[in-house]
This record gives sequence, C-alpha cells and structure tokens, in this order.
Amino acid sequence: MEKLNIPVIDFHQLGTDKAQLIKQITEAAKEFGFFQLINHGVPDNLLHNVMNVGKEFFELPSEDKASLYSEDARQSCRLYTSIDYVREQVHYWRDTLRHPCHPLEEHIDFWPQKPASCRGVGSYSVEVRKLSLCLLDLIYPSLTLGLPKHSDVNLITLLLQEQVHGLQVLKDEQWLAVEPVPNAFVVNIGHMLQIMSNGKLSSADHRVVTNNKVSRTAVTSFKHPSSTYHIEPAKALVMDFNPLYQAFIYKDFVSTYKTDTEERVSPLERYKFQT
Ligand SMILES: O=C(O)CCC(=O)C(=O)O
Ligand SMILES: [Fe+2]
Repeated sequence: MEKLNIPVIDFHQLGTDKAQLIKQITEAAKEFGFFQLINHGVPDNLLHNVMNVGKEFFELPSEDKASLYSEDARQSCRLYTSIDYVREQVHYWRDTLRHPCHPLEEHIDFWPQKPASCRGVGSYSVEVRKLSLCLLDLIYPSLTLGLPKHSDVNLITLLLQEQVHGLQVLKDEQWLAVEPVPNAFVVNIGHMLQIMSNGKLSSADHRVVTNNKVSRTAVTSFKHPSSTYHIEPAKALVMDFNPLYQAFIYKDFVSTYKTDTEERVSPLERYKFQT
C-alpha cells in the first residue's frame, strides 16, 4: 500500500514562530484533515503510562474485566466488543475500554480498579485536554471564548476598551462585533435597568471572543444597587403600569443570576409574572 505522509508539525514553534505554526496547521487541516504533532509538551512519562495502562488492562484475566462489560452505550466507563455486538451482522475484531475523564470527579469512581496504574490516566487527560483547547484556539480562535454569553446583572456598565475587537452583542439572534471607537465608553444596560424600566430598556446578551494575534484589555465598571436594595418595576418610569416583573432584593437576584447564567437560562425568567 502507498504510504501517506501526513504533515509532521513541530509544536515547539508556538514559542518561537506562532504565525508559522498556525499556517502549517491550517494548511494541513485543509489539505489532509490530519497531521502529526511532535514536541507537544505532554511529558513522555504520561504517554508511556497511558499506553501501558491500555496494555495491562486488556491482559488482565477475564474475570477481572467481566464486571465492566456492558452493551449499554449510556454507561460511562465500560468494556465492549466490536460496535453493537447484539444487533450488528458483522463483528469487528476490536475490544474497547471507554474511559471518560472529564470532569474528573464525575467519572473517577467508575474507573476500573485494576490495573492500579489507571489512576495515572487523570494527569494524561488533563494535559491532552489543554493541548486540544490550545489547538482549537490556533485553528479557529473565535471558537474559544474570553467570556461566554451573558447579560450584566447590575444597573449600568461602562466599558473602556482598546482598539482590539472581541466584544460581540446578540441582536435579533445574530452576534454583532462592537467596533472599538477611540476613548469612547461602551455603555451597556444591565438586568436591573431592564426590570426597573419594566422591559422598556433591554439588557442585551453579549460575549467576548479571543483572537490569536494580540491580547485585549478592557476596563469594566459596573454600577450595582446596594445588596439589600428592593428592586421592582418603577411606577414613575412606566406609563400604563402593568408590572412584568416581581419585586425582589438585589442580593437574592444576584445569587440566582449566577446559577441561571451558568446553566444558560435567562436570569430574568424566574422573576417574570406569568401571563
Ligand atoms: O471585555 C469586555 O469587553 C466585556 C466584559 C464583560 O462583558 C463583563 O465583564 O461583563
Ligand atoms: Fe458583560
């Protein structure tokens, strides 16, 4: 069979010629969709250890492996043969140990007891994950976010930014880049003003994307109400008063805001009156 010489890329260039490294990775990814990475920084001892764990596991006596055998694809850590042994017409000659590692605390209790060296797989997976994120950042920087989608919780935010793009605002379900204007403040309405104005003003979702050429610094000043402040739609600001949001104490909102934003649900939803 003819040999395919997929490009071999030296990751060491990250510290010496990053632009050249990005060029090589992008070209290889376009032309072959594959490349080999050397000098990637994952220590040799971790590479040898994980390889040995694999070999030692499959050399264990069957009775040690039997408890991990499962045809249930939902089981996190499992041993299985071929792809779908029960249903498939043709079996492939392959045994697989599926061994999820991230987040560690969710999976480590399901890892095999033997071989004991399995525990060392954790450090390998941390390093490989770091390397994958770094590669993604080089290949497609806007896939890595500096700050994920959110709206500010406070009243109003004044943001001073350099002439470096990164801030994006969600408008009509489209992400729009904010063009930096020298010495201008980017002023952003927070959730509290949306609520106090009974929805007349909007606290827009925004995010920050990274780029691989220059770093970006922004100075963000948040104007918060005091933590015990009672917030509600303001009668004086709203004509035809028909409040859309329930009243609350600011610090209570802040704690639900944190969990809701992490879970990517709108922090305003739980305070809306059901209509
Ligand atoms: O860095 C930026 O431009 C925005 C930061 C931001 O949105 C925030 O800190 O809430
Ligand atoms: Fe923000």
